[in-house]
Amino acid sequence: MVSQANTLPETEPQTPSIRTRGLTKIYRTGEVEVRALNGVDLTLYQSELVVLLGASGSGKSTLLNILGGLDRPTHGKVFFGDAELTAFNESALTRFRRDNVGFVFQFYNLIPSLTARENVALVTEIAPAPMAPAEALEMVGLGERLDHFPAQLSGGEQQRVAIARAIAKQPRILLCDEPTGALDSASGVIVLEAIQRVNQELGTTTALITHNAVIADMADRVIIFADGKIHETRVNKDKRRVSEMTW
Ligand SMILES: Nc1ncnc2c1ncn2[C@@H]1O[C@H](COP(=O)(O)OP(=O)(O)OP(=O)(O)O)[C@@H](O)[C@H]1O
Repeated sequence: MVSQANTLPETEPQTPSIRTRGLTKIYRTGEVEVRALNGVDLTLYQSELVVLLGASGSGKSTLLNILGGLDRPTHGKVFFGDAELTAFNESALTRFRRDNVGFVFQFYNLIPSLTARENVALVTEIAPAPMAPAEALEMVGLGERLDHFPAQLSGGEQQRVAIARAIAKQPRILLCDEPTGALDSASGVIVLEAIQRVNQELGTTTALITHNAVIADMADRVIIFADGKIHETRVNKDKRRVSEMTW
């Protein structure tokens, strides 16, 4: 029997991967209180690629950090499948992160004294079902650069090593916080192509924060944040290949 998921258009993925209910994060610094998230209800579906847009300070990074188990909300709940992440103790949350989440940040955080392959291997050595480091690097177009050190790679290539490192453990969720923020547009396109390829070939649920509205065209859904809330959600009927984009 053909599963329901296979009969649905790519733009309407249906099985929830991770979801939040009433997510609120309040930072208190002395007398000052900042409501970084203010009651966010969001579901990311399996295999979809979501782009998060919104003004600086609207809560995007705070949300991503909570989804990835790097931070905890002040109020509200996060569910990963049937498991309530917000009820996990520290060691369960660490295990969730280690086994299920890949992170890519604006800065690559590679270890300078290790080659591309060795940087990726640091993660695959502790993952339950990793792909080979060379395979992950091949997937981001760096099959010929396995033994290069970070200093011998361009910024875009270093970011692709960081993506290979994030996906080599075959995470269920890939969280990218401004992955092209430090790159020129040509390198940015190549990095985003790598993320799009991983999303399509591995079916990794992907959330990507950017300030560049052009990039939103690669998403299945675009979620726009304002003042710690979801201001607007848009389904992209005609999502574009990154290779067709320029900015
Ligand atoms: N550790 C912290 N302590 C205090 N306030 C914080 C902290 N982290 C974030 N904030 C505040 O929470 C709000 C949301 O920040 P967040 O980084 O999530 O926004 P953002 O949309 O990702 O912004 P940007 O696009 O500039 O990265 C901001 O007002 C920020 O100053």
